[in-house]
Amino acid sequence: MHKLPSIDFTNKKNLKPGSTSWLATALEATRALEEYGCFIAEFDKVTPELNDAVFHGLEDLFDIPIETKVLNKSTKPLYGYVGQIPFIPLYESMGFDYSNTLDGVRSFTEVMWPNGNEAFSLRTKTCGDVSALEKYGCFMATYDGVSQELHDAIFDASHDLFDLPTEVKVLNTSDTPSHGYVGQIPVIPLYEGLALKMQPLQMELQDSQNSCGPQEMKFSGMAIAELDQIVMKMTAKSYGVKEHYEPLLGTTTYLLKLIKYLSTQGDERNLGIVPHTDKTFMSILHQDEVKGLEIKTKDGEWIEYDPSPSSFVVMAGDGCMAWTNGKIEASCHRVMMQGNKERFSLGLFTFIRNIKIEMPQELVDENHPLKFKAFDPLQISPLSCSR
Ligand SMILES: O=C(O)CCC(=O)C(=O)O
Ligand SMILES: [Fe+2]
Repeated sequence: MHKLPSIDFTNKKNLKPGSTSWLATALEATRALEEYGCFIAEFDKVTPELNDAVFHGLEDLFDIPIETKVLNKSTKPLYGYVGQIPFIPLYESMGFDYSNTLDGVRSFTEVMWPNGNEAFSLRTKTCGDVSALEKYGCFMATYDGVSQELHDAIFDASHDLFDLPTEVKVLNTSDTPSHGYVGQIPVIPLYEGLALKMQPLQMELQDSQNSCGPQEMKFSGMAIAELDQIVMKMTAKSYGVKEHYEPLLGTTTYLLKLIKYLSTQGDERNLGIVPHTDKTFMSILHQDEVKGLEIKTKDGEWIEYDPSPSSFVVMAGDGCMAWTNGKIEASCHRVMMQGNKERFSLGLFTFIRNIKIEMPQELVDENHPLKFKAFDPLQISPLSCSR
């Protein structure tokens, strides 16, 4: 009988790069990925309040009329609205490419909530009136929409971001003035900036009363992206290929997918999503309390995942399998629905863009001959399981 390994990413000691606990956690995570293609991460950067706001927001989002949801089109597979598919009739998802730049501080667009974050605009109106603007051209707004935990998470992420080597930071280029990395300027030698572009969305949410606004979605996306980077740095270190991972990090983009499964009638188990591996580099799944996610072990057993608000399933995708020369196999998983409750989940999917992924030579030797050619990560086929 298998059980998915659970690894603690809440203990600050385990998160201090290079420390004994960090190295032990790195080894534990890598072994779990090798054995199961995935593991459960206990992670507390998405606070319970934020978690509740996000899942309430998801309910509102999927309640929008289908005519509006389909407006969120995309020419890229997996992006935009996906639903009404005959062989998985319970499944609906909306994917948002909310980042195209460096590291995990990514923006989920305000366009999704075209009326803006009401709480913010109301409070700023009461705190600062027109006369303050007339008098000073600015005012100080008191605003409690960003909790202390989120505030800390943002600035911790910001430290990590600016701690990256300059060679990596400058990869974040942009044709738009003031976007991308700005630094090393002789007249302002103390200054460094990294500007992240908001991706426009075609989605229009007309009459919805969202309890979750763009900030909540953005912050939970950022926190999950941070978890991805912690795990990837650990895996790269465990394999002694840290230098190979740094350039990949610079071209990692994140797709945030919001997913809903309809409930089934009666006790029958119905397929929510067919068994597959993800064509991502890594995937991190997070969900509400309704069970359904199942992971296939190497010997063919399906393990049920038992969710909790602080648990995240970290999964290797096809990209990670190729990059590790098959040492880590992509996780084969499916969703089975049972009972009368709908299920909501969030997936943060990472892709490496614009470069061909070369297999680190450190992972190839006589006993482990090269299994994959250098590949374009976007050309791996979706929705299939090799085992
Ligand atoms: O909803 C889930 O937990 C799984 C979703 C999934 O596997 C996918 O979107 O690729
Ligand atoms: Fe998947």
